[in-house]
Amino acid sequence: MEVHVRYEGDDDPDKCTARKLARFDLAELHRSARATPPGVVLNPHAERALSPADRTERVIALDCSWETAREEQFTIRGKHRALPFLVAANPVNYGTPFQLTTVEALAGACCILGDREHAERLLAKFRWGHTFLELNDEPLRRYADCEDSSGVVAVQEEYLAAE
Ligand SMILES: C[S@@+](CC[C@H](N)C(=O)[O-])C[C@H]1O[C@@H](n2cnc3c(N)ncnc32)[C@H](O)[C@@H]1O
Repeated sequence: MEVHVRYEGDDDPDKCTARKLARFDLAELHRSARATPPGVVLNPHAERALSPADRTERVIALDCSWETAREEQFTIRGKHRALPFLVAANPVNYGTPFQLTTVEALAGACCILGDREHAERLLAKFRWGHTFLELNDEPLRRYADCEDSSGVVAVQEEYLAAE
């Protein structure tokens, strides 16, 4: 699966997970929405949850600061999907659901879309990367076993109810 990032460049470059992925040739960065090829776009504002039914050759994230990650920023072409309940493992937002770094979002998407090895390759570049898979092991496996978005939402409800 190809990994692409629409790179806004308004976040701390030293902590930017997308830049690090690009340094290791694990993602391709694009400076404008027009230059970004279409695919499955990871968008926390999207109405539909990502599910195995969205299997794709190309997954895309928007790397920007959370302050600017408003709905209207997501102008990338493609199928927009929100990730279901998953918790962040990065030191800034550890334990926070839904608010993932770019690498966590891409890795979560790879797992749900059936490519866990790809997720492991992405996360291996981060000290806390493996913790993301440990913290979310059960939900990620359950989401990956769902047929479609409504199945994923039903599983997610269980985790939300336990919050
Ligand atoms: C807002 S940026 C923040 C990036 C951060 N500066 C970094 O270095 O990783 C995170 C991106 O990951 C994706 N993402 C994060 N959480 C998500 C979610 N719950 N659903 C869908 N996409 C998500 C989106 O593409 C989002 O724009």
